Formats: sequence, C-alpha cells, structure tokens
Amino acid sequence: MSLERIDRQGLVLLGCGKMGSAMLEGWLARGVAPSSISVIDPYPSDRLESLAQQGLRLNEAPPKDPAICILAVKPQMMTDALPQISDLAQGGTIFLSIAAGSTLAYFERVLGDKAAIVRAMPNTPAAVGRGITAIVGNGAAGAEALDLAEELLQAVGQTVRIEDEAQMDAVTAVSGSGPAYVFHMIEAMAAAGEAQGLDPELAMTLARATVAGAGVLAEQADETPERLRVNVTSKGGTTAAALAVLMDDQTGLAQLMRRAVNAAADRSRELGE
Ligand SMILES: NC(=O)c1ccc[n+]([C@@H]2O[C@H](COP(=O)([O-])OP(=O)(O)OC[C@H]3O[C@@H](n4cnc5c(N)ncnc54)[C@H](OP(=O)(O)O)[C@@H]3O)[C@@H](O)[C@H]2O)c1
Ligand code: PRO
Repeated sequence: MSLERIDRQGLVLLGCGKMGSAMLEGWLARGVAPSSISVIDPYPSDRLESLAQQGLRLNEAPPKDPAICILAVKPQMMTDALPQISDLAQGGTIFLSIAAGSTLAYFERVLGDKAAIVRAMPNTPAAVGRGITAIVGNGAAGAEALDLAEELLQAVGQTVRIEDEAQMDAVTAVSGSGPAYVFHMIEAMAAAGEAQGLDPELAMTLARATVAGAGVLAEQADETPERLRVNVTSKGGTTAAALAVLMDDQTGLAQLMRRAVNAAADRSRELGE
C-alpha cells in the first residue's frame, strides 16, 4: 500500500552509484513507475539516461512534496549534497539515509528535528533482491515513516529494525561491509587452489560455486552453520586438516574476523564524528 504513495507523490534519490542503483533496480522490478522517481547525480550512468527516456526525472528540480527522499551519496559528500534537497524538510517528506556513519543527529542538524529521518544500512546483494537492511528512525519518524522505508527496502531483500542507533556501527561492519569479506574469501580460495596447481579459471569456478552453494545451504537448511560445518568434516579427513588451521585459537579466522569487524565498526564511528 505504501508503494502506492510513492506512485502518487514520488521518490527522490540523491546519489545513484553502486548502492543507489542496486536499490533503484529493485524498486523498478517491484513496479514503481520510472515517472515516480527523481534522481539527482552529477554523472548519470547510461542506464539512468535510458530510464530518463521512460519518464524518470534526471537532475530536474524534485517534486514539491515527494513521499520519500533517499540519501545515497558517500558520507564525505553528504554535507555538499544535502542543500539540493533540504527544502523538502519543510513538507512531509520522509528522509532515508543509507550512508555509513552519518548519524540521525547529524541529519537533524541539517534538516531539522521535525523531519522524519530513517537511517538504514543495506548491502549490495540488494542488486539481486537478496540484500539485508537494518533500519532505525529518529523521534519524528513514526510508524508510517518506518513502514514506508521498510517496504521500499524489502523490495531488495530482508529488513530488520534496531532500537538503538549505536548498534548501526556493528551492523555496518557485519552486513554492510560483509559481502566484501565473502567476495574476498572467494578470491582467497581461488588463489589457494591455484597454488595447488589448478588452472585459474577452474579454481575460480570451484571457489565461486562453493561459496554460493554453501550460502544457499546455510540459509535453507534447518541445521545451524556449526552443524553444517560438522557434516562436511570426516574424522581424520581433509576438512579436519584445513579446519585445524582455520579454527586455530590464536591465528584462525575467528580472530581475524573479529579484528576486521572491529576495524570496520571503528571506521563507521569515525565517519559519524
Ligand atoms: N556500496 C555499498 O556496499 C554500500 C552498502 C551500504 C551503504 N552504502 C552507503 O551508500 C552510500 C553510497 O555508496 P556507494 O557505494 O553507492 O557510492 P558511489 O557508488 O560512489 O555512489 C554515490 C553516488 O553519489 C554521487 N554523488 C556525488 N556527489 C553528489 C552530489 N553532490 N549530489 C548527488 N550525487 C552525488 C556520485 O557521483 P560520482 O561518482 O560522480 O561522484 C555517485 O554516483 C554511501 O553513503 C555508503 O556509505 C554503501
Ligand atoms: N560500503 C560502505 C563503506 O565501505 C558502507 C558499507 C559498505 O564504507
């Protein structure tokens, strides 16, 4: 029902790079009309230019009272970019930021604390409808604002609501940045296969399909990831030999992941300062 409000009043997307365009594709696939969407981006992609032929408003003045305005520029660009849409804060437009680190308090300082502002952290699997996004709203964001933001984000995957904005740094470090860790794991597995003498293409095919298949299994199986790991591990076999390395208390993946996630969360907090 809320997406009808977007068809009626419109949606403004400020910044349409990797994450903005992933979400845009999801909304279009869910039936949001290109003519309901306004995009502001200094260097529009060919895809945006072609959507403009189908009615999308590209770098035009935004509609007077759009239902929602998505803030999808880099946090470092936000202060320069916001003046282009700050007039919308005078009406009933809901603001939905996906910027890492940028806090609700920061947006309230720029847009005013009467504006309904939702802070979200999506991830790039949104491009294939398999993202996960956490959301939290400011004091002015009531149920209607959160529902609309959530419905938009559900067009590109799952959503979770968090109560405490401070958790957003950890969320960013786990699921926002997390796809990059998994892609790096594919790269590392393929490189390790090559080091064992596999042809690079074959090593990459094996690594990619293994991570993708394990991901689907982890999602669909009733068993926990721990149980699924045990199911692969024959006593005295090859997996046990590998896991002795990967699960070493001092040098294993768990320690490494803890340090990586800590670094990302620290950076998210720094971006918010
Ligand atoms: N990528 C991810 O995995 C991910 C996940 C979750 C959240 N995020 C958040 O999403 C936001 C965008 O990230 P991204 O990876 O999509 O970055 P991106 O690809 O660089 O997209 C940002 C877009 O904003 C445009 N832009 C720059 N200045 C602008 C201005 N003044 N007005 C309007 N548009 C402007 C950029 O154009 P130019 O390229 O020409 O500068 C670019 O197209 C960031 O805040 C990030 O923290 C990203
Ligand atoms: N990409 C953004 C960054 O690297 C935010 C999470 C994923 O800062």
